[in-house]
Amino acid sequence: MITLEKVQGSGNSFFLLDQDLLPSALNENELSRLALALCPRKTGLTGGADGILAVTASPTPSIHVINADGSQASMCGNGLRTVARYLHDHYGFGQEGKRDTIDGSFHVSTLNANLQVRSVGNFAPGLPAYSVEISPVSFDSRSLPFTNLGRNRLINCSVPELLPDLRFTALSVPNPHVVSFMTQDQVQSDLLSSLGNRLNSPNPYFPNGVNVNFAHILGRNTLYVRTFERGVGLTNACGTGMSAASLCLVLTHPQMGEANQEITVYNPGGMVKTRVHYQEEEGTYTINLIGNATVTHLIELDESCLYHPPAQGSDLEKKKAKIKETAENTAYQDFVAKLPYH
Ligand SMILES: N[C@@H](CCC[C@H](N)C(=O)O)C(=O)O
Repeated sequence: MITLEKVQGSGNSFFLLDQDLLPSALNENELSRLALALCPRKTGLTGGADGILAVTASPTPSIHVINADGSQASMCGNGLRTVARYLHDHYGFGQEGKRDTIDGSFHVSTLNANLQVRSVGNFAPGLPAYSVEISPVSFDSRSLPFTNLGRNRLINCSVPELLPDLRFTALSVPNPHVVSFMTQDQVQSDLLSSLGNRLNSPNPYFPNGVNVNFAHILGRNTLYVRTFERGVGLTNACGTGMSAASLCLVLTHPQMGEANQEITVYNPGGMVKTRVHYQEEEGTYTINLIGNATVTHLIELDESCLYHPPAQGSDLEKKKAKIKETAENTAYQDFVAKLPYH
């Protein structure tokens, strides 16, 4: 038997699989098949999820992110916080003898980068919180990639090929994002799904798809962000998307957003904090993403179900999986209910 955790960061939910508990780690095809079985909202396990986080602790901590549609992603900000918590709680990372710095941070390797993470106490009563580094950042068209838009960088540009009346910034952090600032009504409109679907189907501009973020500036250092995620669709929140939007705020609306200051980002699933840093010597940006890392379910199942999942993950609920809901989700709902926006 193996325990799979269901976790969420700002309502962005995942199945967290510890590959070190298995006799042999699941390969990419097996992880992809597992995501297709467990993640669908209607037929998945415990109401599905936005993806799978495959974690290994040894020889060094690492994470593989699989989107709900089985595709691989280079990074997941909300997911990385929950992985940091898992490595801290189950393997002692960040604790005495297993920390890189005095503040208890340690590193987790992702597809493209080795990123610093650390526990930052509670976000709200009963809600452990983690801070994770979001980097490297690039505005170069090749890093997303995008093409056929007549430029190598899009920074707060009008791009009629995407939508006529909005301005867009395209950046990788390192997974690909476009960010646009607009009114709250536009953020809540169907435009997000229609553009998200268009740019994540075969299209001449973003051949590998792109995460689409619609943002509204609520006040100084305060944003509301809604995201259509590549490989998933509309999600409650996207950590890299909110980090990308925070950087865009600082760069393109400097009177409303400051570097090195806490930025509050509300989203349909809750709220996170970000901080944008500029490294003058290298001319680079990094972002810190801070928010809840919540365990919602503990799912005990036979490991054979992971190698050979049923077509519908919900079938596991009938007899093969023992599912225990934690009390943490109630604490999270209490926290969200008190937020001024969500
Ligand atoms: N939810 C994530 C991003 C997950 C990956 C994304 N869908 C992609 O394909 O790039 C986050 O919190 O950052």
